[in-house]
Parts: sequence; structure tokens; C-alpha cells
Amino acid sequence: MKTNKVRGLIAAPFTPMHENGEINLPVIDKYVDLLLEQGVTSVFVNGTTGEGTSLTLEERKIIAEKWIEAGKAKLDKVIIHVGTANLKDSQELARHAAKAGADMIGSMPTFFFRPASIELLVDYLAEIAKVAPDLPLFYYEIPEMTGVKFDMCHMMELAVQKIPNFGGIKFTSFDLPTFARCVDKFADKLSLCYGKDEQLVSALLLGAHAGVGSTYNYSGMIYSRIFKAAKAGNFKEATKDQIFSAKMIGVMFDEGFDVGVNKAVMQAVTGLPVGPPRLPLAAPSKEKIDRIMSRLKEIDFFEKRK
Ligand SMILES: CC(=O)N[C@@H]([C@@H](O)[C@H](O)[C@H](O)CO)[C@@H](O)CC(=O)C(=O)O
Repeated sequence: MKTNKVRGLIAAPFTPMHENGEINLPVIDKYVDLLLEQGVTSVFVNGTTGEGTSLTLEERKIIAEKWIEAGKAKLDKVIIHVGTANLKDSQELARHAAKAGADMIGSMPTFFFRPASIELLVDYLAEIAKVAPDLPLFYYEIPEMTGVKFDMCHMMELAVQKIPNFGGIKFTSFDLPTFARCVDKFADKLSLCYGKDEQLVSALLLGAHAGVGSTYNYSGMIYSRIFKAAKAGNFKEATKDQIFSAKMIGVMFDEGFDVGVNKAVMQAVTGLPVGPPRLPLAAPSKEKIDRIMSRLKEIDFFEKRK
């Protein structure tokens, strides 16, 4: 089985799209280099930020293949998110990820017919994991989007018993006490990746192995400094950049943060043509993005992201 050890910064990349809504694959070659220049070494493809649930299975496969091909000699880990609203599609994506050469897979739970218990959730994950037995499977915890809310420490206790290739968790929630219990119990055998950019430092203090984030795409250097300082035990230094990240994300939250706003910020800041999101998400107005850019300038974002 491939290793489940993932460390450092993992970007949740946007799926580049043309103005007409079709996916724009060639951008991904440049995207890999842009992430590396910012100290981001791995990717979690087709997740929330990648609009995975708005893409067809065929598109998800093509995007996965492209990230694997573009990232293979450069990135540390290419993790493919295979979560969908049904088991069969997720299994198909898991099989495909294994064949295409992914390093790991991740899955959110189903989000329309939600699992009614931790046991059913783990049974569901086990069915996905078994079709890609050589790849570690990570659970993608993101209750604010899926509406699936269980105690993650209990879920992991059961997952390690039932899923031989269970690799760890991508924990996108502000529930740090639960994250702390997960670290306490599983840090030596599983990888614990934390997904709320605005409080990465707190998760690192508790022992997170990796951070996964959407704002890493255009402010990777800020998180890179946080990660390095925290891993060196210099939390005072790490906290300065973390407070800045909270201010930066605060600017976008004031304007109604979503993948549409996030994509527009990515494009305006880095010049990478990630394009608009797919409906029902929408691109922000020019006025809105100009306002965000001028507020980011006011807080010195363009200096801080260097
Ligand atoms: C809901 C959401 O988009 N969460 C983001 C965060 O990076 C988030 O944008 C950031 O912490 C700002 O709240 C990531 O955790 C998402 C993610 O990892 C993914 O897109 O797969």
C-alpha cells in the first residue's frame, strides 16, 4: 500500500474553467509551479474548492489525470477527492484514481441521503476503500457543507478497525477539542490534516501533520511561514502570520465568501486564469472584486504574500 504520510501544505486547487463553463486543463501545468513557488507541496483535487460535486464523473477523471501527470515529478502528494452523492460513482472515481497513479484518495460522506450513524458512515467508506486497496483513504470532514455531524474521534476508532487502508482525516471544522482528541489517539499511525486556514496555527500547536486550504492557492507564503515557524516551536512568530490570514479572510467574508469570490481573488492576485465557477455558483461583480482588492491592499496583503 502507498504511504499515508502527508506533511506540510496541501492546496485545495480551483478547477480552471473557460468563460463558457468548460474546464481549462492546460492551466494546470502553470498552476503546479505557482503552488511550489509559494511553498505548497501537495494538492487535494476536486474537493470543495475544486467544485468536485459540480463536475461530471468524466470531467473529474480528466482533471485527476491532469493533476497527476503535471504534478508527478514535482508535487509531494496528489490526493484525489472521490466523494459524490452515491456509492457507485465514488467507487468508480476511486478505481480510476488508483489506475491513474494518485498517491491517496479522500471522500466526503454522501450529502443528500446522509448516513444516519457513524457505523453506516464507516461501512460506506469501507466500500469505497476496498476498490482501491493500495491507496490510503482519507475521510473529508466538512460538516458545514455536508450536514453530516459525528464525533470524528469515534469515527476514526471504528474506521481503523474496519478499513485496512484508512489513511487519516482532512478535518475542515472549527471543532479543535475534537481535533485534539484525534491527534492524541491517532497521530502516530494516521495523517491528520487540518482544513480551516484561519486557525491553522492552533491545529499545528495541537499536533496537526499538514494543513489543507483554499487560500493557500494565492497566499501560500503566509501559510508556509506559519508552518515552518510552528514546526520549529516558534508559535509567537507563527501567530503573527495567522492573525494576518484571519484579517485577509475576514475581508472576503465581509463580501460573502464562496468559491466564486475565491476564484476571482485567485485570478486577480496571481493572474492564473482559473475563470468563473460553475452554476449555481457565480462570479462576483467587478465592483465587488475591486472592493476586495483595494481592501486587501489597505491591509498590505500584496507585501505579506511575498
Ligand atoms: C469550506 C471551505 O471552502 N473550506 C476550505 C478552507 O480553505 C476555507 O476556504 C478557509 O478556511 C476560509 O474559511 C477548505 O478546507 C476546503 C478544502 O480543503 C477543499 O476545497 O477541499
